[in-house]
Amino acid sequence: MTVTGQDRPIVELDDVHLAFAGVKAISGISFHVGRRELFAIIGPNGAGKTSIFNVLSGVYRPNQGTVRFDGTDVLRRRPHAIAELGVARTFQNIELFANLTVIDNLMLGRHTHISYGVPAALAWFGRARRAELAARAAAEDIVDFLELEAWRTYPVGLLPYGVQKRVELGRALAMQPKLLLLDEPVAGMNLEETEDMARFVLDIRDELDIPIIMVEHDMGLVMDLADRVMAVDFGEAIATGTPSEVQSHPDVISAYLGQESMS
Ligand SMILES: Nc1ncnc2c1ncn2[C@@H]1O[C@H](COP(=O)(O)OP(=O)(O)OP(=O)(O)O)[C@@H](O)[C@H]1O
Repeated sequence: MTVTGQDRPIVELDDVHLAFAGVKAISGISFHVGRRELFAIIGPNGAGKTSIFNVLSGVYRPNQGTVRFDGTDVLRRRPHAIAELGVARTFQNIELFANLTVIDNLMLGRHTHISYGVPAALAWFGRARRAELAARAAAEDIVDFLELEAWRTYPVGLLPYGVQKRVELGRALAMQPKLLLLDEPVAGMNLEETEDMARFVLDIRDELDIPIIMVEHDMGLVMDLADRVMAVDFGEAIATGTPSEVQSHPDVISAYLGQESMS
């Protein structure tokens, strides 16, 4: 059977291996993510979760294996090329321009879609201006979607932590991605901020139709949001399935013994 178009997973990793000077970060991981899926990756500290994200976004090049995004082999592509294909990412630590406003940070996220350089902008002012206006309109749509109206003209560095995380999410959305990678989206958040973020993550999947891969330590959030979960330990996938299947898997329980609670 030939798998094409909408049937094909958005992401396919097959037998990926990655080592750093003898330290095996990823040892033969394979998984796929569907086009309407919210897929979570869990595991103890140092299990290899961020390394998987770094492989998907082209920051690390695996020693072995295949990585396909939207049907395209992306193994040899550089991070900016993978971003241009439609993979957007948020980070464990906020990576925004603290002195710029919410709107300006969102417009920078849109940068991959503005197709003019400085000389072109000077030569074709009208065209550049139209691109700029379109970017601003897209940024305002994201402000509405993520309920950032109250903060839109504030420098991001002055905003509460949970709002900054939301702006970072908005900047990833500004790329109009085909896939969103969320690295610990609620780390360090209080309960209210976590609940807000959970709602936005679900809305992105359901209303914007963007599939999501999320690395997250908060098991409550993973249980509530994820369609499927892959648990990793020492660079290997030890269980993949529904959140309840994975949470009750004996290998997952023993991997977490001595680590944080699974409940
Ligand atoms: N750039 C690197 N150089 C050397 N070793 C690395 C590098 N990146 C990751 N590793 C190692 O690979 C292993 C997996 O690390 P990784 O950061 O992927 O784990 P993680 O599951 O994301 O951990 P955490 O939950 O603490 O963020 C660890 O042993 C780590 O020390």
